[in-house]
Amino acid sequence: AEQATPNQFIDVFAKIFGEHKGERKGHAKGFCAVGSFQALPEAKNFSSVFWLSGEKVPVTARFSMAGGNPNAPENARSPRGLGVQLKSSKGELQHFAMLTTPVFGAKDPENFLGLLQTQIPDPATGKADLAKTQAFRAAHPDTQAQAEYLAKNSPPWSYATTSYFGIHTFFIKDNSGVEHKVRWHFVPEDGVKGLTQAEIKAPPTDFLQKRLSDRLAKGPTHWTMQLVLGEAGDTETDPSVLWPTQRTTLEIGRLSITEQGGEACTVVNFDPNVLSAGVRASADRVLQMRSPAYAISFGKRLTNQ
Ligand code: HEM
Repeated sequence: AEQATPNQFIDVFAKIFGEHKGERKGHAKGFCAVGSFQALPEAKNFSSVFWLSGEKVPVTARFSMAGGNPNAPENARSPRGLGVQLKSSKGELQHFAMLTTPVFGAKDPENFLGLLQTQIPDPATGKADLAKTQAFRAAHPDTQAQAEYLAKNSPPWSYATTSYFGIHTFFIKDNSGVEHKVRWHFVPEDGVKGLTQAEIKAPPTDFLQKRLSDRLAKGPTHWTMQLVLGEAGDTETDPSVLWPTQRTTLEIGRLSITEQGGEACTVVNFDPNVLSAGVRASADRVLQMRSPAYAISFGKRLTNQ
């Protein structure tokens, strides 16, 4: 089959969600936040990448709802996103652009595109045909794990009460020059709390920004960054497959969010391939597709298209 192109994603988002000039074509609904990241003292014994040194690094972040709908219902069983940009005093950058699901919706760009194409509304009815999506999932088992996770786990009660997963595999160079195959995720110190069944079924309201601002009025909110160490045979390229749960996991640092709102993230393109020295992307083709797709979306947003 033909390889998917970044423009096909921009087109399919417009067909599913409509044209929204000047908005992100994915994760259209969201807001900025700022804070800091600080590695735990032991982290510098592991690696000398700048954000593991133990220095407090300023963070620009954005919390978001997946999808290109700027008015997405906040009780939807869909992923939430967190984009994080770490910037050292010397200007070195590291991005994390994560979801609240531990796996992605497809193993490769072609299956993700195919899945999205089943969600284009029929011009006659204005509605997507759920049977098409179900048939696609049945024929492409890699598109089932994320859907199952979303069906089993309630959407977050607050952006502060959910984990965020990097999903893709990266490589981090340790102090002896050896690369480690890793996946990272951020676990909330406030604990994981989902919406109740009643909240999921109720008419949608906008509560996510308010709940975070109420929480931050009491002080910063924190996540522990965990690095999962992959072993031989753990997939490096398939973001729809979880690694076995018994993998060695290092607590490596702490993300703090201190303020929400404002415009600090407006100028940021949370391209997940912005990686600091000592960190390398895997050959995951979904990860690789994200840079060109985000660049097109970023350019359109900046030019009000
Ligand atoms: C081929 C697969 C994917 C495509 C085509 C895609 C597409 C997009 C696009 C077009 C945007 C808007 C970018 C911008 O205007 O700044 C976006 C945002 C985002 N995506 Fe993806 N995405 C993909 C996979 C993923 C995956 C695997 C993750 C998480 C692991 C993810 C997490 C996010 C987040 C957190 C944002 C919001 C960034 C922000 O707040 O500015 N995406 N995506």
